[in-house]
Amino acid sequence: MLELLTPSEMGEADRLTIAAGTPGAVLMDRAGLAVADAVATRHPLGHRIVVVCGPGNNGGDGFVAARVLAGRGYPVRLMLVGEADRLKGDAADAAARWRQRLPIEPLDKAAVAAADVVVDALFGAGLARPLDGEAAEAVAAINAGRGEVVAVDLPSGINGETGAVMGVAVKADVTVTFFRRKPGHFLLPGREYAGRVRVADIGIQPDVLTTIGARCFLNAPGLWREHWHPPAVSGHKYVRGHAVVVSGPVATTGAARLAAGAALRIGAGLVTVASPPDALIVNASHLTAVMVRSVDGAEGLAGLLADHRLNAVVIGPGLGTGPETVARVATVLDGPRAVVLDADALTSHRDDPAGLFARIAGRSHPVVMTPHDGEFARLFPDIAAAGLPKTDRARQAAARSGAVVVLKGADTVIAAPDGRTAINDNAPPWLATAGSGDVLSGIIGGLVAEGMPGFEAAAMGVWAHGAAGERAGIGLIAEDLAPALRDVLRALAADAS
Ligand SMILES: NC(=O)C1=CN([C@@H]2O[C@H](COP(=O)(O)OP(=O)(O)OC[C@H]3O[C@@H](n4cnc5c(N)ncnc54)[C@H](O)[C@@H]3O)[C@@H](O)[C@H]2O)[C@@H](O)CC1
Ligand SMILES: [K+]
Repeated sequence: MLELLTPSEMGEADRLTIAAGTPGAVLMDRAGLAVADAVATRHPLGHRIVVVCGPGNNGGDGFVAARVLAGRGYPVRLMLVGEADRLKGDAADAAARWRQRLPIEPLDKAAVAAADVVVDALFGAGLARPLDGEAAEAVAAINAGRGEVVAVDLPSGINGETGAVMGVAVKADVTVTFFRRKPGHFLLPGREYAGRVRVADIGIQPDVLTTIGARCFLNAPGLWREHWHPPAVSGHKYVRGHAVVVSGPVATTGAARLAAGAALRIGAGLVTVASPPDALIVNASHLTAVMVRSVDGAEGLAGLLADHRLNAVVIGPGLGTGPETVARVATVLDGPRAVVLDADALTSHRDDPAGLFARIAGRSHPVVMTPHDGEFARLFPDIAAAGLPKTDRARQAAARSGAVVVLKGADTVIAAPDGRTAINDNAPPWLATAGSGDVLSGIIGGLVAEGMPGFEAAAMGVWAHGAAGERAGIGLIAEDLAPALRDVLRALAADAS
């Protein structure tokens, strides 16, 4: 159930299902029934319900929900934004059935304000342009009310593909969507408008997903857990890989140590910090289980990495920008190892992103890059400026660079060069703290050292980072994350066994 379908993919699911013999009216009846059930489980008989319908099939779902709820004895009023005689198809039929018993009313703001529940059935997948006029007024009335808001499919005004607010949008407490959730439920700001998202089965068969080629997912353990193996009794630290984190100069060594500690904690067998000679004493005096080696420049790094048991490298945090960093990245990418590129390793290629991508092309070991928006814009200025949904930005960058791209933020998107994309939703706000990104790159570095494929390692890393942040709680500093990973791993291991 982790697939996320864009409105056009959902339309395709709808068409395939209808072509296979289920009439659209049946799908609409099931959708409306699911909405009615969601209302009824939350509200006792007697609660006043207002259903606000729009001109399309989202409104059609609203007509069905209103009829079911009225049939169960709730006091229901239905208001239509638009003209009843312009309703079409299944929505027109649903409206006709409602009208046999109860009236279709125009928007009554006072009634919306006083309702115990407002069902928002204005717009869903068919939202085509920013809301204005009466539709925008209806949204404002719904948001001003004191009752609970249950949105049908999407909060009206939220773009189901991008999560963008199209003019104005309904703030829902609960959103009932159908068959599969949508990217707009998780991409910001959509996530903040959707409330709790419930998925209703309306009889669409999962095999349509293959035909559609669904490739966007919610980031959750089901997406990568089978690729993650907790330490086995017969295991040995050497089979869990050896990660190297490249340290910056004396004053900025902390970032590498944060990454190294996280790599070890997530389960890499061994972790070494490759330290400039003059920073050795600083690094050594702060590290215990993580090893330290004195490594001078790109050449020294090449010497260290000649030992191919060192199978993963994290490079970038605290490293400094410039030609020396470019040279070290080239060294790291030239050999049989997984690589995580972060921070200064990315920024140092702002003048020649194509040179970086050429080094990544054709590698058989994974490369993961973890840019925030600023770093992303330096490497992919045209993609950043094109006004694309976040999922498409990450996906295009992955295809161009050949790397798994982790486009960070409160709604981090992970994309693989083959087009698979995951949206993460478990990061608490306090995770945005100094050094948090260094920890993330270390976690991913540890997971690729353990042998996980790049996309799964990146997705699990982002999820585990968020889960650790949630467990550590408000007041978190980056140092708290690695300890909090223990609980996260324990829960995952228990779940996997
Ligand atoms: N795809 C599926 O499998 C199913 C879809 N169903 C429902 O159908 C919905 C999609 O229905 P539609 O495609 O009819 O789309 P909507 O009902 O979301 O909206 C389309 C209508 O709104 C108008 N419109 C779009 N943007 C507007 C704006 N900014 N201002 C004013 N009017 C605007 C359009 O001209 C059209 O009349 C889904 O969200 C869902 O609720 C369900 O009935 C069950 C099955
Ligand atoms: K809606």
